[in-house]
Amino acid sequence: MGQETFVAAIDQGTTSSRCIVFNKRGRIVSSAQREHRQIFPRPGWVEHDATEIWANVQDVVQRALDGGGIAVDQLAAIGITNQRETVVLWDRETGEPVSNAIVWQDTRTRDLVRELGAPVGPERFRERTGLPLATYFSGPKFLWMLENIDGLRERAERGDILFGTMDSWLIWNLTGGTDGGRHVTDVTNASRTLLMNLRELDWDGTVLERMRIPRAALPEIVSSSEVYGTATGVLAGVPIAGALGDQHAALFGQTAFSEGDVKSTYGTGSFLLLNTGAEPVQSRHGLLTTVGYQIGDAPAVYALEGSIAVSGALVQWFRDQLGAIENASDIEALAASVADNGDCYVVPAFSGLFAPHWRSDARGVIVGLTGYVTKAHIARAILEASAWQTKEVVDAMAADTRMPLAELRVDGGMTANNLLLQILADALDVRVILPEVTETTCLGAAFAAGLAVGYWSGLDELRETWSQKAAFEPAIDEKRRAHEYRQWKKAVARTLDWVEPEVGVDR
Ligand SMILES: Nc1ncnc2c1ncn2[C@@H]1O[C@H](COP(=O)(O)OP(=O)(O)O)[C@@H](O)[C@H]1O
Ligand SMILES: O=P(O)(O)OC[C@H](O)CO
Repeated sequence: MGQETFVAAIDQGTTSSRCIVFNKRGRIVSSAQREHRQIFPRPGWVEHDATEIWANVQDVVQRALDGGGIAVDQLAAIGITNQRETVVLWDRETGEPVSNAIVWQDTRTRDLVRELGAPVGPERFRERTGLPLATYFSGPKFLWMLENIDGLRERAERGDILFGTMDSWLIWNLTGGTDGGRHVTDVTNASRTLLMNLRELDWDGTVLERMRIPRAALPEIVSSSEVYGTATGVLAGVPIAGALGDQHAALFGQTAFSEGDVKSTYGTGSFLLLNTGAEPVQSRHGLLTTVGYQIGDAPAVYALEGSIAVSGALVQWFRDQLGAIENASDIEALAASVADNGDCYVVPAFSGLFAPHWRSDARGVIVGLTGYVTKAHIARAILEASAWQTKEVVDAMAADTRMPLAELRVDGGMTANNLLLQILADALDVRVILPEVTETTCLGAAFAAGLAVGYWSGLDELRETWSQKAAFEPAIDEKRRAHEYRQWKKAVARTLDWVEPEVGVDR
C-alpha cells in the first residue's frame, strides 16, 4: 500500500492565516495559524501588509506539514480560501506591493462611492454585478488607489501593475511570483469586486469604463476548482487546484450543494449564504447576489448573501477596547450569569451597517442603559446582536425568495459558544445545526482542490463526509421573541444618520 495522501487548504483571513491538512474522510490531520497586524492609519481606515501575509502563509504551511509529520509529496492538492474584497496591488517586475492592502472593512471610499452612484444611486450596477455600490467592495478601493497614489494610473494602464484580492496575490506568489507566477482570480472572489458581470462571469466593460478601472491590471477569472498551476517554494510540486472566497468556501464545506441550502458563518463578521442554484436571484431587500461556486467547466451555482460586518469583532472589542473580559470565550459564562439582557441592546455599526441596511452613515450604539444594567447584561446583548443581525438577513431572504428558512447550518470561531447558538435558535425560531468539522472554510477549499485532482470523486462523496455535532432547538415563547426583535429594530434606528456628510471624514 502506498503512503497516505492528504489535501491542504490555506485560509487567509482578516485577522490570521491558517493552514489545515485534511484526510480523505474530511477530518483535520494537522493545522497551524498565525495572526497579522491590523493597521489603522486613520479612523475608518483598515490596512494589511500583503508582504507580511505572504510570509505568514509560508510559515503556517511549513508548520502544518511539520506538525503532522507530513511530507510535501503526500499532498494531492492545495486549495486557497481568503478574506474577500481586500485589495492588493503589486508591481509585475519586482513583485512588491505598491502600498498596504486596503481591507474590506475600510470606509475611506465613502465619498467616491457616492460620486460613482450619481445620479442613479447605490443600485446603479446591481443588475450587472449583483451588488450595491458600497465601500465594502474591491472596485472602489482600486479606484481610490489609482487616484491617490502618484503615477499609479499610468503604470496600471501600461500593464505594469497587477490587481488582486488575496487569492490572486497568493496564487501568483505560490506559482513563482516574478518568475512566471499566474495572475488569476477565482470567480467567487471576482464576484465581490463590483467589476464582474454576474451572468457572463467576465469583467464588465461598461462598469470598468464608468469606474475608470484599467482592464490591463485585472487577473484572468477562473473557476473555483481546477488546476491553476504547480506550486514552487514550501509546497514545491503540489497542484494548486481550488480557490474560493471564504464565505463561499464555507458554503461548499458545509456541503450546501442543493438549492435552498443555507449556512451562516460567525467569525469577525457573519455571512449567511443561500444556495439559489443555476440562476442569480436579484435581491430587492438589501442582500447581495454572488457566485456560490463553480466547479471546472460546470455552470456556476449562485447564492444570495447577507453580509454582517461585525459579530465576533464586537466580542473582540469588548475584550480589547473595554477590557471587560480576558479571553473571547469568557463572554459565554458572563452572559449566562444573567437571565436576560436587562433591556439593553448593542448595535455594532462600526463600519456602518451592511445587509440589509447598507448605511455607511450609521455608527454603533448601546441603548436601554439604566442603573440596573451590568457588564453581564451587556455581554448578553453582545451575543444577541449577532442573532438579531442574522434574523434581519433571514427575513430579507424570505422576502426575496418566499422560502422560509427550514434550519440553519452554522460554523466559524464564534460557534464554540453554546449560549450564542441557543440565542440564535431562539431569535430565528429554527433549529441551529453545528457540524463535526467547524473549520468549514478550509474544508470547502480543500474539497474544491481535491475534486479537481480526483482525490474525491464528486459531490456525493463529499456529502458523506459531513456529520452533525450538535443541534439547538428554539426555546423561548413567541411573545418574548417579538418584543425583543421590536426593541432591536428600535436600537438599529438609533444608529442611523450619525456620521455628518458635510464633514466628509469617517469618524
Ligand atoms: N467562545 C467565543 N464566544 C464568542 N466569540 C468568540 C468565541 N471564540 C472566538 N470568538 C470570536 O470569533 C472570532 C474569531 O473567529 P474566526 O472564525 O477565527 O474569525 P476570522 O476567520 O474572521 O478571523 C473573533 O472575533 C472572536 O472574538
Ligand atoms: O476573514 P473573515 O472570516 O473575517 O471573512 C471576511 C469576509 O470574507 C469579508 O467579506
